[in-house]
Amino acid sequence: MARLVLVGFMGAGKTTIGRLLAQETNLPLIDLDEKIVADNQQTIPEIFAAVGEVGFRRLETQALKAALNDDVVVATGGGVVTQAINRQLLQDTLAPIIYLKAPAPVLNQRVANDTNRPIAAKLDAAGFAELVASREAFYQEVSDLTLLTAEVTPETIVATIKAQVLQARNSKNHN
Ligand SMILES: Nc1ncnc2c1ncn2[C@@H]1O[C@H](COP(=O)(O)OP(=O)(O)OP(=O)(O)O)[C@@H](O)[C@H]1O
Ligand SMILES: O=C(O)C1=C[C@@H](O)[C@@H](O)[C@H](O)C1
Ligand SMILES: [Mg+2]
Repeated sequence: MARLVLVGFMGAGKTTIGRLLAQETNLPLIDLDEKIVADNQQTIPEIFAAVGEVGFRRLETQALKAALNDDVVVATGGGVVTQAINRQLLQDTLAPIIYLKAPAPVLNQRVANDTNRPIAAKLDAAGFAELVASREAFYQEVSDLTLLTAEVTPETIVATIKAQVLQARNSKNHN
C-alpha cells in the first residue's frame, strides 16, 4: 500500500514536494505523470495529441491503481480527481492523502512558462481560475489533510508532512 499520496492542482508542488519527501524518507516516489511519460516514451503533450485527454486519463488510472499498491510516495497529476474511478480508488486506499492547495493566481504563475501542461497552455487567467474552482470540491472529497503552499517553502511543507502525517502514523503503528 502507498505510504502517502499528494493531490492538488497543477503547480501546487506535488512533484517538487514528492521528490523531497522521497529523498528524506528513503521511500521511492512514483510521480504518475513521469511514470506515464516513461512507460509510453512520449511527453504529455504528445500523448494528448495522439490519444486525447480521454486516452491520457486511461493511462493515468492504470498508473494510479498500480502506484497505490506499492510501498511508495505517490505524486498524482493535477487532473487525477476529475475521474470518478480515480476518486473511488483514492477513497478506498488507507494511505493518507494530502491536498496541496494554493490560490489560482499563484498556481497560474508557477506553471505559466511551462509548455508541458496541455490543459493549462490553452487557458487564460480567468479560465485557469475557473478550472481551479471547479476541482476544489474533488480535492477536498478525496483528501485527509489540506496544506496551504502559497507562501511556504517546499522544505517547510515536507517538514510539516513528516511531523503531522508520517511520524504520527509511525507512532500509531508502534503503540
Ligand atoms: N511551495 C512552493 N513555493 C514556490 N514554488 C513552488 C512551490 N512548490 C512548487 N513550486 C514551483 O512550482 C512549479 C510547479 O511545481 P510542481 O511541478 O511540483 O507542481 P505539480 O503540483 O507537480 O504540478 P502538476 O499537477 O502539473 O504535475 C515548479 O517550478 C516548482 O519549483
Ligand atoms: O490538471 C490536469 O488536468 C493535468 C495536470 C498534469 O499534472 C498532467 O497530468 C496533465 O497535464 C493534466
Ligand atoms: Mg507534477
